[in-house]
Amino acid sequence: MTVLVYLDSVGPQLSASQQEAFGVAAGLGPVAVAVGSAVSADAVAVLGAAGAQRVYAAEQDPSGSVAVGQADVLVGAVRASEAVTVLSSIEPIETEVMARAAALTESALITQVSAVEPATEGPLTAASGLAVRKDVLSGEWSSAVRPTTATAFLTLVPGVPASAQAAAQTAEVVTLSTGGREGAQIISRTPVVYDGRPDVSSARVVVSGGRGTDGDFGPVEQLADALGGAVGSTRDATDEGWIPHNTQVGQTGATVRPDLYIAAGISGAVHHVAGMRQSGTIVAVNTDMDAPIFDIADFGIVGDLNTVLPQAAEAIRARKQQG
Ligand SMILES: Cc1cc2nc3c(=O)[nH]c(=O)nc-3n(C[C@H](O)[C@H](O)[C@H](O)COP(=O)(O)OP(=O)(O)OC[C@H]3O[C@@H](n4cnc5c(N)ncnc54)[C@H](O)[C@@H]3O)c2cc1C
Repeated sequence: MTVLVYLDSVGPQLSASQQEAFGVAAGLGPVAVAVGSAVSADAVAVLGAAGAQRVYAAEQDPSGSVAVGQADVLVGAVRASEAVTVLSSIEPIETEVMARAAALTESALITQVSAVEPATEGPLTAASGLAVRKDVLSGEWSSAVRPTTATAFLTLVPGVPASAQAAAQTAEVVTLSTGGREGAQIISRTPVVYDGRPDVSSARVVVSGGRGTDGDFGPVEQLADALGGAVGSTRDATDEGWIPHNTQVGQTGATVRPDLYIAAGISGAVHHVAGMRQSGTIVAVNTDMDAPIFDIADFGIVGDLNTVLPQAAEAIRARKQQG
């Protein structure tokens, strides 16, 4: 049965979270894509190369509306494709569209999904027959969930394992109406200036600083740049105004699963750990050898971050120069 991947828009190449959704979908069945905006020929080629057999797209960009027109496109795509499984990332706009489309089709919406597999046992009422794992409380719990409606909408956390690679296709395009409805209007847009580094939610390397930086994130940024990673932080650091809120990791910030997470000057409070404990390798730098962060670290360095981080950044730059 066709598996539908919902994307809000398509760039010159798929983002990491979009690729992950394709990887999960390919393990479940033939892949189709619903896009909440109009698509160019280049975008269709990108989607076909990733394995989409069919692309359902808005006939025009639903400018001026938030989620309503996009959800109408997604509902149209679900009906046309007869997909029983719809996947997206946990990006806010995609989650809004998935939630609205799930409500419109009276379907299950399962957010923060960390694994999806065909179910092999137990009573199943979902046409999809899926076994789903869902992160709860920023990953402190993992729940087994079985959708019980004919169609299930699942939003995937970053780093969800891909089960297959779909073969490249020449994707067929089907355009769908946005319905002409508007639930909320965008009245102005202000560009947000980012620091040029990867987004903390999807970066493969995150270097985070806490209160131990004493407000100077320079060493954290230097090491992040040497590694090509994102800068993260604790809530104490963002509350102090030392670093923007969009870098905060934890229960009330981003949930991250990078390959490498470096925690510098961070004590390891439960609210912070909830957002990063599922990282691949965790390195902690702290002056206090009894800091709780060392309990979950794979590697620990008892030392001053102002000494350790610049040394590490220098060593990495030197190694890179050697090739
Ligand atoms: C409802 C709720 C939600 C919350 N959500 C979040 C959240 O999403 N994310 C989050 O992070 N927090 C969150 N918090 C706050 C959380 O409980 C902690 O207060 C916070 O994570 C601590 O931040 P910290 O590790 O930077 O500071 P601290 O706990 O003060 O730790 C600082 C550490 O730096 C070390 N240090 C000091 N100087 C140096 C140095 N020069 N070099 C190396 N190490 C040094 C110290 O030994 C210490 O271990 C939440 C709290 C509540 C109540």
